[in-house]
Amino acid sequence: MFSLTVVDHIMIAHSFRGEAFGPAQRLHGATFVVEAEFCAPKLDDLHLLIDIGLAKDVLRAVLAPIDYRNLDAEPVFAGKNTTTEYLCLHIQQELASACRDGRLGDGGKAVTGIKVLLRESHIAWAAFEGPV
Ligand SMILES: Nc1nc2c(c(=O)[nH]1)N=C([C@H](O)[C@H](O)COP(=O)(O)OP(=O)(O)OP(=O)(O)O)CN2
Repeated sequence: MFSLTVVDHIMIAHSFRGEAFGPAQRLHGATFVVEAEFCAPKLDDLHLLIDIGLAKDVLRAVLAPIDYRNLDAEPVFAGKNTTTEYLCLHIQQELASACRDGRLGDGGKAVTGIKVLLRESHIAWAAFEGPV
C-alpha cells in the first residue's frame, strides 16, 4: 500500500458538554496540526498517488469552513462535542467525499483509505482512519 501525507493547521474555539471535561467546559481555543494520509494500492502513469499540490489545496478547502471559527456556533457541529477525535472523523469524511466526487483527480479515485491525525499539543493527538 502506498501513502501520501499532507499537513496543514487550524485555529478554533470551542467548549465541551460533560463534567469529565473540567475547565474545558468553558470556551477555549486550540491550534491543531492536521495530517491527512491518503492510501492507495497503486500509482498512476506518472507514478503519483495524488499530486501533492492538489492534496494540499483540497485539505485547505476542507479546513477553511472550520478555521478561525467558534465551532459551538457552526450548524454542522450542532449537538456535538468537537473533541480532537470527532474533528478527525469530520475531516476524514469530508476528504473521502472529495475523493469520491473527483476533487482529487483520477488519483483520488484510486484512494482506498484516508487517515486523519490531529495534534493538539506536543503531548496529545488523535486520529481516525477509514475507507473512502
Ligand atoms: N479524548 C479527549 N480528551 C480531551 C479532549 C479531546 O479532544 N479528546 N480535549 C480536551 C480539551 O479541549 C483540552 O485539549 C485540554 O483541556 P484540559 O482541561 O487541560 O484537559 P486535560 O485532560 O489535558 O487536563 P486536566 O486538567 O488534567 O484534566 C480535554 N480532554
